Amino acid sequence: MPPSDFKRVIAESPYVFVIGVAGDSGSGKTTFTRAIREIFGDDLVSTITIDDYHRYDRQERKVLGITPLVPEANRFDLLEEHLAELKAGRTIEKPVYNHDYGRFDPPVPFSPTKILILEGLHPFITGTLRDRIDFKLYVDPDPDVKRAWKIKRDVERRGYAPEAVLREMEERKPDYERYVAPQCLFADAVIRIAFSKYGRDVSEKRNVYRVTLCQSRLDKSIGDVDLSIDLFGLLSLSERDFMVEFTIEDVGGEAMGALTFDGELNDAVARKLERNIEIQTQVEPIDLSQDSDYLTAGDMAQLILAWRIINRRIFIESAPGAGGTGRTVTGNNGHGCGRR
Ligand SMILES: Nc1ncnc2c1ncn2[C@@H]1O[C@H](COP(=O)(O)OP(=O)(O)O)[C@@H](O)[C@H]1O
Ligand SMILES: O=C(COP(=O)(O)O)[C@H](O)[C@H](O)COP(=O)(O)O
Repeated sequence: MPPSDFKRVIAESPYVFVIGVAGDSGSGKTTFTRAIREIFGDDLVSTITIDDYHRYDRQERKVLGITPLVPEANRFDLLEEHLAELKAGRTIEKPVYNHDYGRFDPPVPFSPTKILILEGLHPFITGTLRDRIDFKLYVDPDPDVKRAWKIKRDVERRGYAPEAVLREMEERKPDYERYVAPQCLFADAVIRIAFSKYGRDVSEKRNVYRVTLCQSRLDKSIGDVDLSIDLFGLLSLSERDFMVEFTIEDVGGEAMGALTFDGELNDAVARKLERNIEIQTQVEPIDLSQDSDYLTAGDMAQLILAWRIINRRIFIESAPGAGGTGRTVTGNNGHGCGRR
């Protein structure tokens, strides 16, 4: 397929490509998902949050003394059914969980787009869900980053008191470790996020984090990113600190290739990089640094992930029935996977 036809091919193909994004509450799933939507465009991408498939509302969970992380507190059977319908291109009546009130709103009709993102606490919990997801991503911020993000979001947007958020995080920890974290073993890619090595205030004031993209080395369906750039030339043009590092990371007992970015690239450098990826992917306009003069390490990781996703999508088009490869899990949840 000529790359220039890429967007048209996706739009005209009947294939509904499902991206699963897993991680704890407040780990950045929704934020990442929004960035992917911006890259591909709203006409191609829609999102389902698995929170909508809770079985119990907030009050019922309180009475039962369970957290939403326990599998029984969710309707995965309905989610599996709905995912099959959506992959077949059919409209579903999707339940709606309203975080403002902790209750369910009436279901709404939901029709699939050609790229469907399924994000939440448990997208990889059952074999059926895993089989229906074409690209699996696990978002795994350091505990201190997650704590800061979750407090900010739950206080500002969901009306909780900071102490209540912290208490709840402690209460949910055993269920997170038991039911959510092990799913990172199934991920095609894991994003790890830490405060910047240039200082926590750089993270908090300028949104600059140290972001590591771990990718299965065995995944033959994904080509290498040919950035075709003179990295040294780019970095020497940069006005702020920026670093790139390549290491091998242990993710749940498997060696994964890990690409780490930290810092910021200024506008001119970012434009060159974005243009280069646009030319290769024909996904336009790629403009992640639109609100600022700098492209952060996180933006850079998102661009590369988008490129990986495009590669997987192209692979499916050229080899039908080859979707949903994922990693073959052989071990238990060893160290380095879904950190506490
Ligand atoms: N990449 C990021 N950079 C900076 N802040 C982030 C990022 N991702 C998440 N956050 C912060 O964390 C909060 C929670 O993120 P969110 O995406 O809502 O998490 P989730 O969907 O996993 O519960 C956001 O409101 C935002 O303040
Ligand atoms: O764990 C989560 C998922 O949240 P996220 O969207 O952060 O991944 C929430 O606690 C439940 O959905 C219940 O919501 P509430 O606590 O509002 O009743």
